[in-house]
This record gives sequence, structure tokens and C-alpha cells, in this order.
Amino acid sequence: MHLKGEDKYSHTVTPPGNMHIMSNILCFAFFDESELTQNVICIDSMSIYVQDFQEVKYVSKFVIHGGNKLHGEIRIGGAKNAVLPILAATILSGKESILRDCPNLKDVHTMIEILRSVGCKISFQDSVIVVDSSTLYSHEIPESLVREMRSSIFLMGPMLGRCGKIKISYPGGCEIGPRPIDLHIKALKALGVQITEAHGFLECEVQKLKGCEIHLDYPSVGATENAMLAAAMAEGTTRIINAAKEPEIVDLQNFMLKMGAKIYGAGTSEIVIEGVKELKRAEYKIMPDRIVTGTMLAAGAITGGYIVVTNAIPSHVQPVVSKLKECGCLILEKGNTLTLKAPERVKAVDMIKTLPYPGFPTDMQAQFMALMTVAKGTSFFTETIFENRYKHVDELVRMGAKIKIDGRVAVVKGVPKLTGAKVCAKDLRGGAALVIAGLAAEGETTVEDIIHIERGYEQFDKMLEQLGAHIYRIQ
Ligand SMILES: CC(=O)N[C@H]1[C@@H](OP(=O)(O)OP(=O)(O)OC[C@H]2O[C@@H](n3ccc(=O)[nH]c3=O)[C@H](O)[C@@H]2O)O[C@H](CO)[C@@H](O)[C@@H]1O
Ligand SMILES: C=C(OP(=O)(O)O)C(=O)O
Repeated sequence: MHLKGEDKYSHTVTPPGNMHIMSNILCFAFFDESELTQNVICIDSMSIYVQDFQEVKYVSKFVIHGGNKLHGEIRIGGAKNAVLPILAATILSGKESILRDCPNLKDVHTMIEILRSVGCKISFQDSVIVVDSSTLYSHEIPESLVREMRSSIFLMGPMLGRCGKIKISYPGGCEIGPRPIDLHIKALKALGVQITEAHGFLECEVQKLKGCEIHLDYPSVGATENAMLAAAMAEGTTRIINAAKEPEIVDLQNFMLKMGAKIYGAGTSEIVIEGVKELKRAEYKIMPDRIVTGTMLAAGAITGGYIVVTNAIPSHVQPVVSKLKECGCLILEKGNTLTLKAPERVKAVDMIKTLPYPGFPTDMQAQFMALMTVAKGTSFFTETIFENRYKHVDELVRMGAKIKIDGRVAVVKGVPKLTGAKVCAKDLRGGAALVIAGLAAEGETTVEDIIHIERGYEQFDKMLEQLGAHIYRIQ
């Protein structure tokens, strides 16, 4: 075989033959000159093998021809940030859980792999995930999977609630900056968990979780969720004070209520959980993704389009909707539908500051910035949640955007037109922002490394295509 290029990446594959390992495997792909998909050498801790891997998607990109106004109707699916903690929560009951409207995303598959690795039986078909956690047999979470996704730390609370121990590695930092887990650890310690930290691993153990008052120094979404999950089966009452108020926290509470947990207050800054001895089988429909909703609205707005977004929860996207109205879009809310009619060119809004819910979501900062690059006037962004969430800026600048960064502030001077360019998705929302920019750019835009985008958007290209965008995907 003539080697043209070499690529190294992590991918979840089903090993050939009778091997029953289904884990995160390191793959070295050797590209043949004539064909991009040839052989892959896969290495994991237990085996090395060569696989003819015609179906593997090595390098995926989106190619966008800008200029089309988006028009039509699009349905929003279940939220990534709701389904991930809820999947972790299924461990608690030791019974069956049926989850509907689950998005088919890379992160969801990683969470499924994690649950399988500790013994759960899972099926995922037509947006329905069925988890049977009665067969749980391990408390050790494979490091390779933990490193793939920060949300793996959601396993801490449920594993401690269910079997009193967990061994898990640090999830590590990520593209958007360092993401410590000190608040998670503090909350779990308050519930009585002994935690030993060594060589990048956390070994946590508790005889019996004890209800307590947890004062979060910051309303961290993940730490609030982990504390809720750990407290569900603790002895006595737990109060989480300065809890995060994001809608995904309410969704988690609603799922826990279905399982028979005694919990109230989610959506406010104080959540109260009265521990119960046992939880039961539950069926639940995941809430619609508010960030995908906001992203589609931003995409409609940048193209001067007229779109109808269905299966949305308008109250969840108010911070984004009010900014879109400020920049001249007409938005009509009716039941679970949002209709957006955008002007030919939006006006700049002077200040966008990311804040915990109900403030403007950090997960919408990049997409809104893409919109502001072509607005009339100058807008100022302040990113207060994550330290390093401006990686899309250099890429937008390649497309002709005028943006200057000073620490946590980005100043965006709107230009009449962007021009298509070859750009690279550095993280999930930043990647989505580049696609949005491409929709309005003159000529062709290629967005590389869309693997990041696919962590959070199911068939992003198809959704936009349905609204009339010229976008296609190249493997
Ligand atoms: C899967 C999921 O739901 N992810 C969302 C969740 O992430 P995540 O739960 O990680 O976000 P947090 O609210 O915990 O993080 C917010 C800030 O608190 C800091 N922090 C957090 C925990 C901790 O122990 N110590 C600490 O310092 C973080 O570094 C960050 O600066 O909320 C974020 C903020 O809305 C969103 O951008 C993510 O999309
Ligand atoms: C940052 C995000 O997710 P995660 O916390 O899973 O990295 C996001 O959804 O924008």
C-alpha cells in the first residue's frame, strides 16, 4: 500500500471477528493514494488488529455556498446537555429507563459506551434509548472514555448513590479552557464521600451518603447535577444552595421525579432533595435543545430568512430571542413554535455578556458573534463563563470579519459581507458559528474538523439544507 497520509484519532468501532470489545480504540489510518478509506490499525489495551474500514469517516468537512435566504420549518430534537446527565442518572435506579427524543450525537454514544463499560445493557433506536442498569458490575470508568467527554463526571453522583464507590480519571481540560471539578468534589465531600486523588485519578468511596447543606461557590451546572444525583438516595435531606438554574437542571429533576426521587426547587437557586431508599423504572422524553434552537434562529437571521422552529420551548431561549429582536428580527412565539423573520441586514446590539441562566448563554456566544460580523454597527461581547471561548474569532477573521479581542472582551465591527474561506472548527459552538457565517458569505466556505460540531448537532447539514441552504458534507 502506498502511504499518502497518516491520521491518528480516537474512534469507537466494533472490532472484527469474535472479539467482543466495544471501547474507545486508538486508530492509525493509512490512506491509499487512490482511496481515502483503506486500512486502519486499531490499538486498544487488549488487542492490535488491522481492519478494512471502508465505512470510517476520516476527515469530514462541510462545504457551504453562501447567499441563500433560509426559509421553511425545522423541528428541534432532544438536548445534548439534558440527555447526558439523565443517562448517567439511569444508573441510580438499578432498573429499566426509557428515554425518548434522544439526539444521535457523538457525546451520547460516548455516554452509552461508558454505561456499557460498567455493565449496563443499552439499546438506541429511532431516538429512543433503553437502559437496563440492573446488570451494573463495575465502578471503574475507562480513562479513554472519560478523556473523550467532560460529561463523564456526571457518573460520580449516581455511582456513589448506587454502589458507594467510583474510580474515575480527571476529565481534563478542553478546547474552551480549563474546566476544573473542584466544586463537584466539594459537594460530594459534603455528602460524606472520601476522595483520594492520585496520578490523575479520583477514587471515591462512601459507606452511606448523608444529606447536608451544599453551598456552591458558583452556580455550576455540572456540580449542581452531580450533587442532585448523589443526594437522591442519601440518608436525610440535602439542600443545594446557589444551585444553577438552567432548564437542563429542571429536566434532570423531572426525570428523577419519574424515577421516584423526592426533589424540588430545580430552576431556582435552592434545590431540596429528600433521600429515598429505592428508585423505580421510568420513562421520560428529553427536553428540546435550546442551544440548537438558538443556533437555527441565528442561522435564519444571518441570511435575512423567514423560518419556523418547531418543538422549541420559547421561554428557554428568551435571552437569545430578546437579542435577536434588538437587532431587528421579528419573532413570534406560539406554543412550542418560534417564527423568525429577519431584516435584509441586522443591526448590531451593543452588549452581549454571557452569564449563567437566565443570562445570555455562553453556548450561544459564538453563533451570535457570527451574526454580528455582518451587522450594521459595532457590538461588544464579554465572555464571563469560560476563559478560552474565542477560538472561532481567528477563523471568522479569515472570512473578512473585523474582530478584536482584549482579554474577555471581543469587539465586532460589522462588515457588509463576509467572503468564503477555508476555516477550521476548533470547538463545538465555534464550529457551528463558522457554518452560520458561511451561510451569509460570498462564495464557498469549507469548515474542517466538523467532528467538534457533531458532538452537539445531529445532522446539522441536513437541517440547514431543509431550510434551503447550499451545504454538503465531504468525508
Ligand atoms: C454537558 C453540559 O451541560 N455542559 C454545559 C455545562 O457545562 P459545565 O457543567 O461544565 O459548566 P459549569 O457551569 O460547571 O461551568 C461554569 C464555570 O464554572 C467553572 N467551574 C465549574 C465546575 C467546577 O467544579 N469548578 C469550576 O471552576 C468552569 O470552569 C466554568 O468556568 O454548563 C456550561 C455553562 O452553561 C455550558 O457551557 C455547557 O454546555
Ligand atoms: C461546552 C459544551 O458542552 P460540554 O460541556 O459537553 O463540553 C456545549 O454544549 O457548548
